[in-house]
Amino acid sequence: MLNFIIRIMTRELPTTFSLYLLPADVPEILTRLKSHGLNDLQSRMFTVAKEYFSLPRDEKLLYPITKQNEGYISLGQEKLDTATQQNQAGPKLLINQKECYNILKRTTKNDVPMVLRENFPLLEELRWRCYSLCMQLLKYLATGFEINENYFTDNHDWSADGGDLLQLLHNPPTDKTAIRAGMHSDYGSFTLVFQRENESGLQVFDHLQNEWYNVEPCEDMCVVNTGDMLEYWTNGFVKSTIHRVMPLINNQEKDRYSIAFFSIANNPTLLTPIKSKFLVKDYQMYQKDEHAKDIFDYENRKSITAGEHLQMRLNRTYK
Ligand SMILES: O=C(O)CCC(=O)C(=O)O
Ligand SMILES: [Fe+2]
Repeated sequence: MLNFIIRIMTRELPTTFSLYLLPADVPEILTRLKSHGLNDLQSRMFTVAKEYFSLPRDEKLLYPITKQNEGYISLGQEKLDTATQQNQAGPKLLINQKECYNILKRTTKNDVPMVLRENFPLLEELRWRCYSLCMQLLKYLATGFEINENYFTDNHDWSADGGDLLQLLHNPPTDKTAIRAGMHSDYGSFTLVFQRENESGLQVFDHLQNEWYNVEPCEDMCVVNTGDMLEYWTNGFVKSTIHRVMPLINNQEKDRYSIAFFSIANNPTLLTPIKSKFLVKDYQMYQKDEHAKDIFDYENRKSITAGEHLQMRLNRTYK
């Protein structure tokens, strides 16, 4: 499915960046963005993130995650893969061995701990540049589907209420039975993920082959995940990328850092399927996706709003 998006998106891409598929033999499942222009910003942000995560736990807990999804998430606090966690988690299985700091678009200098406050201009710039990149991608996507090119971006208005999120992540050293981030899909439209060299562990799931693929960090590139909102908007034609983070043999004893930006539609946006000639009228064709079934009321075809979807996913994550 993704290769369709890439095809239609690359048609319109300017020469300043290009989209790559990897691994080359499974072009359906993964998109990377090259020459995104954020190398310097993201590498400076990693330095700040390392400094932040090395603070004593008590200090980090002074800014705990809020209902609005802002602040510090401690190890194991998130429940990403609820099914596995309930069914397979033995007492020794450590899940979601990651800690995060969430920065919303509304987050101001006064809302964050000192280390982040001192570096707030950097944080603001990265947040804005990531958002702008996602908006560009959404325009290409709309163009590709031959709908109004502003259709998606109008529903991602930076000044309106919505959950856009910059997330700093840290996986501490662990043993090989632990899971660094359980299998999940992201909640929004596009997600950008920045990884550091030699800090692999991210894996994406290929529905067709029923297999996981390692997403090795690539210099000068970030990973682009499609999220649930694109799945709704395209009636399941675009699949929300299923992914996880595992400790790999060569790095389980090492720290791993990553940065993610989640673009998320404005709260009141109705996630009704777009009217594109590329999407069949017959809903049946795309309804069979297990993941979408879980998050969509197919019975009544009642459209959900972006805010409702986000709240539902967050409620499950922090239950
Ligand atoms: O750490 C990563 O590479 C990805 C993390 C992730 O999937 C998430 O936070 O949603
Ligand atoms: Fe994710």
